[in-house]
Amino acid sequence: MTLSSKLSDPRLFRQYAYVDGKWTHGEGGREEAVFDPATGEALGHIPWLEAHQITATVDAAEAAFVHWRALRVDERCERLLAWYDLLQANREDLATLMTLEQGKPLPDARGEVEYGASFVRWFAEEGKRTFGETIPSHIPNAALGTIKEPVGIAALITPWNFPLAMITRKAAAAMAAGCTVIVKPAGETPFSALALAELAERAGIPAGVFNVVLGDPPEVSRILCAEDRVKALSFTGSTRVGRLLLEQCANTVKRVSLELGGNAPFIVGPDMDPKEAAFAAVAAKFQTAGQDCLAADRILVHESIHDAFVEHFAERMAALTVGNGLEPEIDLGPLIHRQAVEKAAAIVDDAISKGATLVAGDQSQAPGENFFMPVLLTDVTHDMKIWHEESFAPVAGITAYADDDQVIEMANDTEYGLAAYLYTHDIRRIWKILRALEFGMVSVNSVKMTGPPVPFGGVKHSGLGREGGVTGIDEYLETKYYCLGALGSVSGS
Ligand SMILES: NC(=O)c1ccc[n+]([C@@H]2O[C@H](COP(=O)([O-])OP(=O)(O)OC[C@H]3O[C@@H](n4cnc5c(N)ncnc54)[C@H](O)[C@@H]3O)[C@@H](O)[C@H]2O)c1
Ligand SMILES: N[C@@H](CC=O)C(=O)O
Repeated sequence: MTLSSKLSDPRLFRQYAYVDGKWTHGEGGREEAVFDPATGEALGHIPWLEAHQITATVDAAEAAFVHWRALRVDERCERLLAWYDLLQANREDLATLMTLEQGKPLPDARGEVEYGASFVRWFAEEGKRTFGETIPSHIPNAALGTIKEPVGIAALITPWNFPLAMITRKAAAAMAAGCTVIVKPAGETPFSALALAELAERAGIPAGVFNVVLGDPPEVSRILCAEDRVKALSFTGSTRVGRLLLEQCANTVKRVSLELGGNAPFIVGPDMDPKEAAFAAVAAKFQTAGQDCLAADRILVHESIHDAFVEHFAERMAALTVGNGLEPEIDLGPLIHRQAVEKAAAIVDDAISKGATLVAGDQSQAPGENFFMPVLLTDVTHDMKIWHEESFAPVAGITAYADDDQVIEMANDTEYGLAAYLYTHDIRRIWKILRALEFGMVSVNSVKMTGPPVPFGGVKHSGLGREGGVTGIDEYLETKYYCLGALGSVSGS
């Protein structure tokens, strides 16, 4: 059965790049297959564009910028709202596409479509509130103020783990600000991005405003970073690639936003009910099979409740189902590819060889070669890979701690600083630990922390800038200061 036959609207499945409002093949004839990670079957093919085609995309985005920025802001925002409506109306097909190419269970994919769409609505509204300021003048007979203007063309490079929402969180903000965008999705998950392009066109977003380019990742990124006409780069992905792109943007002094890796601590205070905290930790660890920048990677439990916590965690983890995300009642789909499985196995082996205890996790039960059964390790320590590396896999590591000062030190003992979880009801402990944590986001007694109103982002090597919230649009706006002199009548008024 072909992929398009699984969709109620087969035109959402596109195997071309989308440039200047046209479905575009690669002029060099290079193509790459895209695989279903659950079955290993090829879902389709995508073209790799040639270098001059990437440059032609910049030409198109440059031409479209002139008209898009000149539209009245409410006209731009109406089109974004039409895009939002289409995302909602096509939720089921978008979710099916996502599960097929990414592997996440269908209910999670539906959740991501909702989540991704919510950013489009949010920025359609925020676009109308890009206010400048009036500045009381210190210059005689002058009026001073600021105007917000779009930066220009924005290049958006995105990962495979959230193939739709990581695009809309950037693209909607940029487009609401008046920018045109060039999206380079991950090669593993291009079809969600191309479906977004199809729906953008139907929503009346003009040619050249939303473009999707496909190709060799280092080559495409190098061209976009070196292009002086591209004024902003927003990247979500690994810290390794983020560093590379930051360097590549130096020559053209671009605006750079980076949403990079995480290595979230999950801290459990001594006052917590161990069962409640363990169930929350399982939810925070295993979403998207652990392939989430917010995944609880280091679970730090007060020594007084450690053993009970481990017991409840293991019990809850044992109930998780692993399988093809298109089947009902599946909690964990496959990992994205075989290398991810190998990396997960290496992290587990490393931990065990250095003294961690394997409580549960039998890989002989894996239902296919890209699947990894959930693993629980205890006695995890600082010298193990699992402590320092983002595992991006369903591997949970638990460690006991003695007091608040020790757990703060342990939690901050990482180059990453994206998100942290804290479970305790002691308000003094909450305030002390919350303030001491070196992370961009701290969630207290809640697994869910994200959404459109939230300034999402990290500190340290987890990134630069914030997405979403009231400041997310600022990544795509310049502040122009003006001084209107020789007015005669305004001084002192
Ligand atoms: N902070 C956040 O908001 C957030 C959200 C989602 C994912 N992530 C992070 O993303 C990572 C997982 O995603 P991934 O494996 O797709 O990341 P990745 O860095 O390998 O790839 C991200 C994007 O960069 C491209 N790319 C890969 N190698 C490149 C190179 N050498 N030069 C230029 N571009 C290149 C890829 O094709 C993809 O489009 C994890 O580290 C995760 O934490 C962060
Ligand atoms: N879950 C994150 C994406 C990280 O991988 C989000 O909500 O943005």
